[in-house]
Amino acid sequence: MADVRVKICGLKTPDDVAVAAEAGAAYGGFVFFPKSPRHLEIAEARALTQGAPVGLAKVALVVDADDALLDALCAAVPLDMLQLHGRETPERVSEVRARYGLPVMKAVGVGGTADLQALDRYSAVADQILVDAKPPKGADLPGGNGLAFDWRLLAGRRWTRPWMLAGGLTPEVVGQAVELTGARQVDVSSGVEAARGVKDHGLIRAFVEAAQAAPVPRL
Ligand SMILES: O=C(O)c1ccccc1NCC(=O)[C@H](O)[C@H](O)COP(=O)(O)O
Repeated sequence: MADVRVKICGLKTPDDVAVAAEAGAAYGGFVFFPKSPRHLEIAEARALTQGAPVGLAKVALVVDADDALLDALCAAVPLDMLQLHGRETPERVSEVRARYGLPVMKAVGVGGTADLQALDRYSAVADQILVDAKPPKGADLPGGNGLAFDWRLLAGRRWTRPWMLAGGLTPEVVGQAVELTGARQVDVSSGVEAARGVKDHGLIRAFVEAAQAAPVPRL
């Protein structure tokens, strides 16, 4: 059975990138959102991604970005995927895919059954969907809050596109999350940090190991 694929989000230093790749992560996430403690300037991201091993897919995370930001980002940074983590409409997702020629992953916040329809809507237009916890009201960040949602909400749900589970995952719980949801891809940020915005390399290794050891059920 294939390993669960892991995305480590919010990489900020060359060592973060090297450790994520060595540990076996499939994706590295780079955050472009000034309010985030994980925010990178484009020049910083360029340097980090240029030195990244080829096996690590480089994902730029943006929130309601306009074309000017995306133009600058895509021109300067060698990217493999764009992650849209704001209130982008399905039409905007399609527009971004067409304009930049990169796969687009759309993040959808789940807090209850009412949010599940959005997953179906976005899976029709995005290359992947990121099934994340809905941020609490008034939160500064639309993601990366270290909060989980009730994974049982995903029971029996299937989408035509690849999807990734996120929200409050840690080395301790990722195995259970995979077992319950059947996720073949998982994403983590806070759960592998020593402090907000500071990655812990031991936790990155432990997370990838735990995720890859998790038995993915045939659902
Ligand atoms: O991580 C951030 O700072 C961030 C800022 C703005 C929008 C999204 C953000 N993170 C999104 C991610 O992909 C996180 O990895 C995902 O939400 C899981 O985060 P966590 O619950 O902290 O593991």
